[in-house]
Amino acid sequence: MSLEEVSVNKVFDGSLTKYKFKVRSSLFRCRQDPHLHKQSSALGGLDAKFNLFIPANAASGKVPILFYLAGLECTEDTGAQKGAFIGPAAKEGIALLFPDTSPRGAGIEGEDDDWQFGTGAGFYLNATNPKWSKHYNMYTHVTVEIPQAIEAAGLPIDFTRQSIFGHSMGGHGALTLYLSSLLNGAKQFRSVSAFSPIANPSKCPWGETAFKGYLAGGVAEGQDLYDATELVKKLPKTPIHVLIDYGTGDKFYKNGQLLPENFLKAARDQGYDEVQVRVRDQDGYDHGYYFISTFGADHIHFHANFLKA
Ligand SMILES: N[C@@H](CCC(=O)N[C@@H](CSC=O)C(=O)NCC(=O)O)C(=O)O
Repeated sequence: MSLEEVSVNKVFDGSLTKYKFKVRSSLFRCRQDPHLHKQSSALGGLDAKFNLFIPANAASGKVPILFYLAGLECTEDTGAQKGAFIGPAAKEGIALLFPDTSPRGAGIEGEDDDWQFGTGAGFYLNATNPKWSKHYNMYTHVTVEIPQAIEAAGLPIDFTRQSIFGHSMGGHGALTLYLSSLLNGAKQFRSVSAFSPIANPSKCPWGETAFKGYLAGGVAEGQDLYDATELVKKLPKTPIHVLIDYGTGDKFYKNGQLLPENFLKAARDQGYDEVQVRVRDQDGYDHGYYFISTFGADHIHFHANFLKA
């Protein structure tokens, strides 16, 4: 793969660069094994975009990186433009990575019919339903492909210091990528935080739709592999660092799409206290970016504790 610069903007003394992630066809031709073929391109050969903020202090040495995963209908621009994360990250000397939320232009029938599924709704999983599995592998795209591309490009990022946060579907992504990387021993991320996450997707309409569509094993497979509330129950008492904020005025919370209380109960039952798992109900806030930007700096500072330790 290779990176092409699409745009560069100076911001808070650092730079926000939009990259196009391009998959080279030679990678496909030299791989005969279908499994390896899939691994060499999680999005089935489609190009993808992401934004990367690099703070000014990267001029004097590699900096830690915080991934931000956005929600349904969003793109790589949403968090960068509306989250108010960049100023606090610049002050802390932390890079920010903003991936897209799904593959674009896979050409799968029905892909663009519903804002809650398909384009803009990749759910940060690896699809196993053959209809979607060639292209819809955002889990591997975010955890492996983008970091490899950034490293290969020689950008000043220290990948021994990574953390992750996200919103709604992206909050689900952040929690599940963090927890599954603890469970599989990779320990890719030092800390996780989420705004209004879909915290128990196998028990809510958004998650059920995604799991039934993308996964050959349906909701049961999703519950096993991609449900934060189920994953936290499997942790072998390993130390964790989790912060969650949600708004009590959030219509999706009220409609039962988020279920943060289920995650909190599972974490407490597993023995995690308020220091390791903090879930805050923020009075009167809704689901949108006015809420997120109000608490954005808090989340950056939370991650800085671990990224700069
Ligand atoms: N069109 C939808 C609303 C879509 C929406 O609210 N998307 C959220 C994420 S929801 C969970 O993942 C979002 O972040 N939107 C971007 C924004 O700028 O607010 C509807 O009809 O309700």
